[in-house]
Amino acid sequence: MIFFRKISTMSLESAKKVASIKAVDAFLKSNSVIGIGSGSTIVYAVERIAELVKNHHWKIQCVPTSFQAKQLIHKYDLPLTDLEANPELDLCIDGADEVDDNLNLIKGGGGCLLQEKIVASCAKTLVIVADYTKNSTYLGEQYKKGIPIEVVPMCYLPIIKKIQENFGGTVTLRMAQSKAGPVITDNGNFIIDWFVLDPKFNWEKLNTELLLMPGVVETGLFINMAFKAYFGLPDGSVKIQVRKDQYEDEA
Ligand SMILES: O=C(CO)[C@H](O)[C@H](O)COP(=O)(O)O
Repeated sequence: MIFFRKISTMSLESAKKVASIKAVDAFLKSNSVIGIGSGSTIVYAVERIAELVKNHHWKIQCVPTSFQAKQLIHKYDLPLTDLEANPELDLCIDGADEVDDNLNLIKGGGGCLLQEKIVASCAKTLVIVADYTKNSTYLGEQYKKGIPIEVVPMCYLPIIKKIQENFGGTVTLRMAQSKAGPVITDNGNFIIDWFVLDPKFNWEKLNTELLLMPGVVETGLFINMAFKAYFGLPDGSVKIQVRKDQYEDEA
């Protein structure tokens, strides 16, 4: 039993790695400013970025999307920059919790959605790297942990009530694992997770309505933002998916 569990964990990690390598090789160019996403898959992407930069003496600058991303940039000795020095990015590479068949995303499983969305919105191209468990037809098909929403701490409860009353489902305050109390984001806010994943939702409209609620800082719904997604598959190959309204030569 333990043996089988180990095999499946290994293949998930190698799926993350092959997807990351393929995406970085396809999109990384010298003299570019890159947004670095957060999560476990992005670690492999940063490893590959560092390899290419070192081998080819490329010049790049990296904008982090979280404390974790900043640490990764430091660890791999990549040049760190920010949106003040570089308000426009060439590329942002990030992971996702779920990707639908038109490259709409759920993000924020790791709690970094606000800076991730800001940095992605400043990039010409957002590329997603993920393993095969993230590749869905519709949002909520496989990801069952709800839609992450970052909120201002003082109003988390009214927001939870309003979302439940207006849209249905249940919303929970995300609690920390190794600390008493809630998860505090890199921006000093709380995360609530909304458990209604109805495939019939108009996610774009819903996202706009959520963002209009006072106290909602950002949602983990990334609608029409990603250009391409790379999914590592269990057999070691990589599935590449492009947003339907995009053309290959726009990258
Ligand atoms: O949105 C995120 C963090 O806020 C991550 O990109 C997402 O959770 C995917 O993480 P992983 O690569 O570990 O599966």
